[in-house]
Amino acid sequence: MTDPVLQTQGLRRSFTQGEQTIHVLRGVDLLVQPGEIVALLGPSGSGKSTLLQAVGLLEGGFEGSIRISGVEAARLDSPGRTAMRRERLGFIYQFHHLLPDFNAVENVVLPQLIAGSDRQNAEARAQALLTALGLGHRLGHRPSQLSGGEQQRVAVARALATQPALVLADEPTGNLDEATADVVLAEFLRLVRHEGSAALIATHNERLAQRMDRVVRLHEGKLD
Ligand SMILES: Nc1ncnc2c1ncn2[C@@H]1O[C@H](COP(=O)(O)OP(=O)(O)OP(=O)(O)O)[C@@H](O)[C@H]1O
Repeated sequence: MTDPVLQTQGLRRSFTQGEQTIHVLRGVDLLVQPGEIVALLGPSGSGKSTLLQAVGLLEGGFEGSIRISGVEAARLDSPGRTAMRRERLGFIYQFHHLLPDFNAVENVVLPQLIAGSDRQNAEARAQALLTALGLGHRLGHRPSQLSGGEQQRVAVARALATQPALVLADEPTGNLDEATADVVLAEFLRLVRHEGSAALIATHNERLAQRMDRVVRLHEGKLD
């Protein structure tokens, strides 16, 4: 049987500031199967970003188990976590975090080079992904020369460039107007399905969440 791409068990995270301790995650159990697209819903401050940071192996300070493709994250040292992020995970944020001095293709090529692809293959894949997202006529544009929706499409292509098992997206269309958000999300979902990746997508938006395979809700530090 194939391992789930993501399994958390009893995941906990607290933040202490002065006298006050906030228990943000209070035992989160989450299972994401290969190819599954899961919406992570919850009100502002419920801990969606904290959960994504945990499973993205971006921060320490967590208790509980995080398994990515069957590998327990706590058993990995720092280079092991970096390799896991590079080889198995893709990231999309609310603000694209593209490299400003690189054009669209170069932004999508870079993670592939870091993962060991040769430049020619990386460029071909970058162009194919960007073209599939409707950006075939903007390949040489830098982020400042692209609209918000176009920048976010580049971020989608970059996240999928290394064929990750799991894409983690934090409000990926949160800074776009409603019509653009709908189009970019539809293209994102279509491409994720086509590539066969799984995705965990944090959003406030119930309507967008209903377009994913499954919805999980963070409530008082746990998933309902
Ligand atoms: N580094 C930190 N130090 C202290 N408190 C933190 C830290 N990071 C997050 N928190 C607190 O944890 C709670 C959850 O934050 P988080 O950003 O995960 O929520 P969210 O559901 O993603 O919210 P939003 O939808 O508004 O982005 C908040 O109350 C926040 O203040």
